[in-house]
Amino acid sequence: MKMALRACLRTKPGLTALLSQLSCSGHAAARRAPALVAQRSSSSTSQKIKVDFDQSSGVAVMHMQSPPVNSLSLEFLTDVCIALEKLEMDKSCRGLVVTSSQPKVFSAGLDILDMYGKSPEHCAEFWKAVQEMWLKFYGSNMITIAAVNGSSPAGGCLLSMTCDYRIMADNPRYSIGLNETKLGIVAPFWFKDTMVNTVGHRATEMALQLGLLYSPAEALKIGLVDQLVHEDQVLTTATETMTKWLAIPGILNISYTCHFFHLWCCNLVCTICSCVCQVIAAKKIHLSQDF
Ligand SMILES: CCCCCCC/C=C/C(=O)SCCNC(=O)CCNC(=O)[C@H](O)C(C)(C)COP(=O)(O)OP(=O)(O)OC[C@H]1O[C@@H](n2cnc3c(N)ncnc32)[C@H](O)[C@@H]1OP(=O)(O)O
Repeated sequence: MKMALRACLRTKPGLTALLSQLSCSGHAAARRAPALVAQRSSSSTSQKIKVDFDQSSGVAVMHMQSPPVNSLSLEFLTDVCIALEKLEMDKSCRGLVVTSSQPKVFSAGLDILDMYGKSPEHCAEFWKAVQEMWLKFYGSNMITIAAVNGSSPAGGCLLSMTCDYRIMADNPRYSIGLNETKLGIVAPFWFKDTMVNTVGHRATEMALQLGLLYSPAEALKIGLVDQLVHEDQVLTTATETMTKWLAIPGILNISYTCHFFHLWCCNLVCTICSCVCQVIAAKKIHLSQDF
């Protein structure tokens, strides 16, 4: 699916325009950008993101370092998007590993404090930044691997699902999943679609209806993560796995992209139809209540 979006962003200007309406590159560009120096190995740091780029392998590691739990605030999301934009522009960077510098937590998901009691303008900007992060990761030309070295609820799980491959620490105290329902929030349709593309319809239905958080073993069983390793080995396994992915010529990825792009279009049409049906149904209920 990620590859489908990647192809669509490359080849379909119309759709790119449509998607970019969801995005907000403007606000990201306006902020300070962590510098990536063109040398054999470089490291760049913003307040909340550290990027180590090894030019000889073409692999960058993005360390999320926003204490205490890497919650996705507007500021943090903006830093992530800027770092990603810079890596994307550097054609020598072919692979990206995302991981956490915080103990026990990959990301706690959207920053609840950034959603509560804020102005409508702030909420709009925040929400655009969430969408931009999703678009940038899902549409990335790089191979992306999530090194999930801690718990990853809600938006944290979404972030990991936008990557091509997920490796999680095999620690039963950690959990991952879209638990929005348990918080009284309906997961947006594109959260749902991302999960459907990862684990299929039935598993997603169960996960969302019940707001399930999975242990690493359960997550592996339903395909929410691809591999479990000992906590100490999450990052090294991720970089080793990256080598295998980068050995595949890019052109083959593009060919799979075409199949997945078709699926993605079908999904989008279904979603639009379902929205129209919901509006019609809501209007009917409203009218019937008038009588
Ligand atoms: C504008 C429209 C919005 C629509 C939204 C639709 C989709 C929503 C998606 C979301 O992502 S909503 C966020 C859902 N996130 C969660 O449910 C996670 C809640 N957190 C946890 O489960 C745990 O904190 C943890 C991540 C498993 C870590 O546990 P740990 O025991 O290590 O730490 P804690 O003591 O619980 O927390 C430390 C510290 O961090 C604060 N915090 C935790 N999560 C968040 C968060 N999501 N946003 C902001 N702050 C968070 C927590 O309150 C503690 O703060 P202090 O008490 O130390 O000040």
